Amino acid sequence: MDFLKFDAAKCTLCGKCIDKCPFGALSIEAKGIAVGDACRMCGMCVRSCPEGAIRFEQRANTVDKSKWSDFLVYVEQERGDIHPVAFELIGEARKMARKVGYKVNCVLVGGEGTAENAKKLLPYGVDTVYVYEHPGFEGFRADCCADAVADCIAATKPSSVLIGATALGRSLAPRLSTRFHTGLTADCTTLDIEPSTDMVQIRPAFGGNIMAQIAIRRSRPQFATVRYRVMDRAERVQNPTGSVVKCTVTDDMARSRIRILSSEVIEKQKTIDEEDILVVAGRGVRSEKDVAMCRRLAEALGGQLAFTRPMVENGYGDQMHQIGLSGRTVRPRLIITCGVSGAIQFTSCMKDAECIVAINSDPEAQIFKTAHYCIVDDLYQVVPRLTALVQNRKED
Ligand SMILES: Cc1cc2nc3c(=O)[nH]c(=O)nc-3n(C[C@H](O)[C@H](O)[C@H](O)COP(=O)(O)OP(=O)(O)OC[C@H]3O[C@@H](n4cnc5c(N)ncnc54)[C@H](O)[C@@H]3O)c2cc1C
Repeated sequence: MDFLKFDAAKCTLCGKCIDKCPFGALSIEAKGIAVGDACRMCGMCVRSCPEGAIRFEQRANTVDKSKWSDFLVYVEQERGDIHPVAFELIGEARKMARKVGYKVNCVLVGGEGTAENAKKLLPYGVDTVYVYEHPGFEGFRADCCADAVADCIAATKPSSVLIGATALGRSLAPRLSTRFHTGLTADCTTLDIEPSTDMVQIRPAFGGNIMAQIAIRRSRPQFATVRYRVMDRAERVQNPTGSVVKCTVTDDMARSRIRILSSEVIEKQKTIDEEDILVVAGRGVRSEKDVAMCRRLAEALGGQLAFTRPMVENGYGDQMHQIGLSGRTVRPRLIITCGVSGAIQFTSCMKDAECIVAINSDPEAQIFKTAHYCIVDDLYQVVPRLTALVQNRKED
């Protein structure tokens, strides 16, 4: 770990940092304090040193970029299966890899069955899948999972690491980027790559007022997290040639400070970004009673009701159900917007839906530029009729 700096002139070799280190990563060597691989950058030593002789090096190191190549996708497992965001990350990595002649590799960390899951990735054009399988990796323990992925990164030196912006990915990615002293761009909505192999990472910033383009120019690897259902899923390839490599798991890697006492699966309702069918109530929907009318259509279709921002601000819905730059990005099979004008902050986060039906009484409404089917009419006429039609079809 060359990010921890010891000032030999100040250090009295009192050993307080060694006592405080929860990972047993520090030792006294001939040249002073030495830091071993077990260091997890927790900062306890920095805080415990009475002489102020230890500090983190704040400046990112400039690396020789030519020594870092290819993409590494972290493949999350959920309840024994591969999380679907992994296939989207692979798809995006393959698009970029083609532009700069890189390979796309994956890493999986988990308990029994992980190597079997790894094989499921090969038909999607992955080159090498690195597997860290050990009973100690059962369940998600951020500390030892980070150790295993860090081991893979140190061994393979990828130029970019892509991680799903799931609850688990959001815990893992910053741990890794801190270890490698490099940049992480969270929640990217678009990724691209320059010939220099710097990734162009685009994400909304300042409450959605700007789309920030972020590049990590000097350090490697470049870490990015990407939300589920934002990117296209990878296509299968005709003749897969990739392979699965089982990696050695050391005791240090599989040792966690987190003990899982019990676990239970909480059945959660689908979030709107996981939903296949959405009906959206915009400001053209005027009251609570009218919102219920739109909800009936959503329920008849077997989907969920979502809202534009003003509707959430007016208390008709919660933020979890808001579509847009300051809400969620959705990509359902069908979306029906009711009384939505089509502002860019809304459409940019739903425009990739497979089928967009817009109901608006204003023929000039912006939403019609995004919609596949445009209904220029009063939503109070259309929505109840549509609901009745769907219900009747179901009964037939
Ligand atoms: C930084 C920033 C972030 C933002 N983030 C978001 C975001 O995440 N999500 C979001 O939605 N917005 C967001 N906005 C706001 C956005 O710019 C729009 O103001 C908002 O999307 C408009 O919502 P709306 O379409 O429901 O309302 P309006 O723009 O008021 O549109 C109402 C529409 O209903 C139609 N209508 C009225 N009556 C009827 C009827 N009887 N039948 C049919 N049609 C009817 C009207 O013709 C009109 O087009 C953001 C803005 C900023 C500045």
